Amino acid sequence: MVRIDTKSRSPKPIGVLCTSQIFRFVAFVLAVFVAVQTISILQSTPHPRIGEIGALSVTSPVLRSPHDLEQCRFYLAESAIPHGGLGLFAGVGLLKGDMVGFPDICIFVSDAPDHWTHLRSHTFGWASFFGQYEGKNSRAACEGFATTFNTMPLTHINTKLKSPVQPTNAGLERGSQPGAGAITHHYGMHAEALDVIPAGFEFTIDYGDWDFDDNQEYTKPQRTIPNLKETGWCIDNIDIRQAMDPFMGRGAFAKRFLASGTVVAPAPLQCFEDRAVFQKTKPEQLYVNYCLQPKNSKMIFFPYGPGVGLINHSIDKANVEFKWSRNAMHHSGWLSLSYNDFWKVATPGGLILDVVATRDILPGEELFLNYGTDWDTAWGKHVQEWLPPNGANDYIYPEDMDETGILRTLQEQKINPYPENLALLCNTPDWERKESYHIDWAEPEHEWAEGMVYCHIIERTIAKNGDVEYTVALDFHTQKGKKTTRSYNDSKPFERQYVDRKVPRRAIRWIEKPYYDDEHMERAFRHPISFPKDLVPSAWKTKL
Ligand SMILES: C[S@@+](CC[C@H](N)C(=O)[O-])C[C@H]1O[C@@H](n2cnc3c(N)ncnc32)[C@H](O)[C@@H]1O
Repeated sequence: MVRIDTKSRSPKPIGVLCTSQIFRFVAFVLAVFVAVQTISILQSTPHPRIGEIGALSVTSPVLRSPHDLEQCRFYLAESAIPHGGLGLFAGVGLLKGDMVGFPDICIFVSDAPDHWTHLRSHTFGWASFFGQYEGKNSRAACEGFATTFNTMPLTHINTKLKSPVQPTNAGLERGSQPGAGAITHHYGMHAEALDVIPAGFEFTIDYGDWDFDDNQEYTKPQRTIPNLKETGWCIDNIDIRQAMDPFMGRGAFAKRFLASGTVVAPAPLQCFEDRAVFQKTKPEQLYVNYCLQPKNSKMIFFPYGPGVGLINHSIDKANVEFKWSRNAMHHSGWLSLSYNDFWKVATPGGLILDVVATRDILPGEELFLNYGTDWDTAWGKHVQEWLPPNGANDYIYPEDMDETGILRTLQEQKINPYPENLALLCNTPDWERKESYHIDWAEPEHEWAEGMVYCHIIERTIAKNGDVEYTVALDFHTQKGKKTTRSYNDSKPFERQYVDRKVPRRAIRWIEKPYYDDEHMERAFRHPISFPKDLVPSAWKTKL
């Protein structure tokens, strides 16, 4: 990912405004009470906490002491790697296997042309996070931690990205919910510590393709906690859960007491000159629902701060708002540039909005932004006119399939077919096989998302130990003598040259065929969030 070359400037403190002292004292006592209660529950529970949204289960970061609820566990600040732009830092020490940050969303932009450089630089390609299954040439735009990790030589890598286990519709079913297709199903991308990471150390992941100078000595990037507190943002204020209103999907909740004026989260922006690039598909790309658009402007901005894209809309209950950041990493000077000059310098993350509490917020309260009256009107109209799509009753979400159940062979499916929208993926241990041959399955060394191939059940057998095993044909095919995979295509027969035998059920999973997911439904709701009027420079007004 391209990083922004930022010059060091004198840091400015992040604004925290005080309101009623008494109320804050009461809220503080309440927060400590909740913290102590939570810790005592955690200490009496032998297993880690499980956060559940829809069908997905992801282990939440481990909390070890009451201080963990008071202390900020993660910071965003200027990277300690020269020219690294923004970087992510540990606010407390982490152990090997601990979760870094919290599970977050990815939004898949299918059929993304290569020349969308602003999108490509901060998104993940092909085999990442199961994105390849949403369409052709999909890019995963993930907010939060995934997008902001920097890289170092392998000896200094301390963190690894982990794919979501399964997509989830967060309760928005296409047959009953107007919001189906308006939110991403890809939630749960997260990261894990590969080693002990002391407080103050910068998190780094392996980009895989980064050139390092062999002759240069690299030191592990780090900052002091006082420096992070002074110059960075705490990015540990939000919890993601099912929204209180079942119409909304997921939502963002306050993890700790947030006094009025607190910067709840930063929102670095990716800038796009023209929304039209996302309007080439029908419906328009889901990505725009997570973007901000100024009125009377074609420009559109994706805020990729951790958890920011999960803050839902409410006019009455809004308790946070966007403000331009006062942090030195925000290039405030760009806001006075002419339109053309702005586009000469604009790089992802160079402009940063802060999500700021507009009143005191108690731990556990849901956060709401006012997306603007245009959004509110459009949503109201959508709900009023909404009808379920044809065939909604025959449709089955992959997450509703039994992932342990017996699978039917191709022969059996002729009589008893599976729902049309579903396909199977197999985790093959030998993705790299050079030519067609059959192998017995073995435990793969790679991550799930990296070894999955569309597959078809040829035979079902019972092993000596009584387990059900499958013989599967993998959807590799040979083109001009070279093995390749392809997007799912029912009309082309697959080749039976690449076969895995003795495949256990756990290596096979259900997935949606490309373009069948809710986000591709023609009448799915699309509307960007309004960029707050008072924050928009006049130069951004463009002819529509
Ligand atoms: C920026 S996302 C917010 C996070 C989203 N709830 C999710 O689960 O990913 C914006 C989308 O959330 C849903 N949403 C947000 N506020 C809503 C509201 N007040 N009523 C219904 N849906 C809402 C709409 O689908 C909207 O397009």
